Amino acid sequence: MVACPICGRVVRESAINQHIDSGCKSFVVEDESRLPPPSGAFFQPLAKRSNASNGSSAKNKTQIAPAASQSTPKSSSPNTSTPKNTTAPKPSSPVAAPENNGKRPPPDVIDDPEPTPKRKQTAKNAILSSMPLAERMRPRSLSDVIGQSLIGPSGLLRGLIDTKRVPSLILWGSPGTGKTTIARLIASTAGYRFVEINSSSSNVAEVKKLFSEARAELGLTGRKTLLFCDEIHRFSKTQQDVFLGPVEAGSITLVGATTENPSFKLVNALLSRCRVFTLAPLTEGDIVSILRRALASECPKPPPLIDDAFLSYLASSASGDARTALNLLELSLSLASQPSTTLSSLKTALTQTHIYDRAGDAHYDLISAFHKSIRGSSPDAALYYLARMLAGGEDPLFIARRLIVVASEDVGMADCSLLPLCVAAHDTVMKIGLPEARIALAHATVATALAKKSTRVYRALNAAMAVVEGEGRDLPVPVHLRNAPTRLMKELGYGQEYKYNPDFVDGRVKQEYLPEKLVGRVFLEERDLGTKVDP
Ligand SMILES: Nc1ncnc2c1ncn2[C@@H]1O[C@H](COP(=O)(O)OP(=O)(O)OP(=O)(O)O)[C@@H](O)[C@H]1O
Repeated sequence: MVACPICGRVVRESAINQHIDSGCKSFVVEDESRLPPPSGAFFQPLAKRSNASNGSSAKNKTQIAPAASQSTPKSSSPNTSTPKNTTAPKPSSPVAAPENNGKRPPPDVIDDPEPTPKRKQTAKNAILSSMPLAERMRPRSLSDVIGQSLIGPSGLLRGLIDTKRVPSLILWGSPGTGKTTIARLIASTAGYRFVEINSSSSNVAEVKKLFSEARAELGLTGRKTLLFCDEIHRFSKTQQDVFLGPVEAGSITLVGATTENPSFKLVNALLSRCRVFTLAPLTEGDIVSILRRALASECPKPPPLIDDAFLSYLASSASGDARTALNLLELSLSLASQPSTTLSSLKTALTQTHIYDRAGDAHYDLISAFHKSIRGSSPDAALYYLARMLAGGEDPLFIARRLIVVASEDVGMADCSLLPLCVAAHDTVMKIGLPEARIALAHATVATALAKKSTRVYRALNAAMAVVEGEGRDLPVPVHLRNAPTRLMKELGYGQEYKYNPDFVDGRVKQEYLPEKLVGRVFLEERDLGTKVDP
């Protein structure tokens, strides 16, 4: 099924051309929910991109959005209620479709004689109500964007948009601060064709196809294409290189969005061709304004629990991410409408469902803070981050694996019993699972945090690895240490001079073990020397 790019109604893909030829009168499908679910494909065929402009697609699709009002939903985060299925308006008098030889049409192929404005509006409303609140509230104009001065009346980027001289650029900012929204608004305000891709696939051939479509569009209609690359930092270096030519030639205007520092994640050649704009983190005040606006538009008479104090609570739980805040508000509205809901049960429910993005930065930030707290011997901080991860639905095995790493990397020789303890915690998670296994995780966390630390082993290994990657690569193993499984090898002297330690008093005997070129080299420091950095 696809949505017609002209009337917005749902049509079988095989019948879309006939539907358009019939002036949008035929082959309309009854049930909007039969549209294909959003896919993670890097690029969608042109026909599917048309769907996107009718609001039936999701974040990962390539899409053409001629105007902000027709923009498409981003995928909702896990804590969002799933979009409801909607039903397209039923035609008043179904008649047989011509291609059906006059027989009664199958239930999904219905001739719709009149796509009246009222019916179009109903279909549009149905599509809108199926979107997550965050999508419905996506700003329709630059002035609706909150907290981003660079597109404010005297903002640097605003001037470029108003004069339609938008350079290729990178928008750097935290999740849910408005990068995608701004990219779409740039396109609609400056009159660009909007095409969105993301980095979940590496299909360079398809990117190149988009470039030639953009060139053709520019040649035929004079309209520029704004190519929006979400999460551009996830593109490989080779993929990033593909953009250089078209950006330089001006055949596309690239707008890349990234949550990571572009200096580290983008190739210099691309950086030197794009301007980097940093989005401000949204303050709690900004988020409260966004929530207030959403509440006024969605629910002018909210349940009493959803008051100003509650909006501030949501804003403080959203970590500067407007999408998360709106998702939480949407969930709260539906929970608060049940008479049995109290403020405390509402907050508990939100905590349980407020799952952070396990593939995203929160996942890595929290585990990193957890590891560093243990390394810094702060059991309280380590327990706090452990609790955050558990409450957020983190995979407990992921936490257990990190504890095993900590036991060797940071505690090391200072307490060799902690490696088996952490392995046991991992085992416990495997055998018992949550919630009980969380205690084993806490046990290992506190034990590693309180333990003495030694990075002797870790440093020694790093030193050895450094040698192996340089001068020590492929050095011949001393002949006396070589294995001699065959007669020929024995004849060659392999292993002959080897002194078997148990044959000597206390196993002590003078013998070289390192390859000749490395004789005397020390990797394992005498003791833990600490770093040379001043605290
Ligand atoms: N500055 C803002 N002003 C108003 N609403 C905003 C703002 N930023 C985000 N939103 C709301 O949050 C939703 C998600 O925003 P958007 O997709 O633009 O964020 P993003 O920065 O691209 O996020 P991500 O990095 O996760 O892709 C929007 O649909 C909108 O409802």
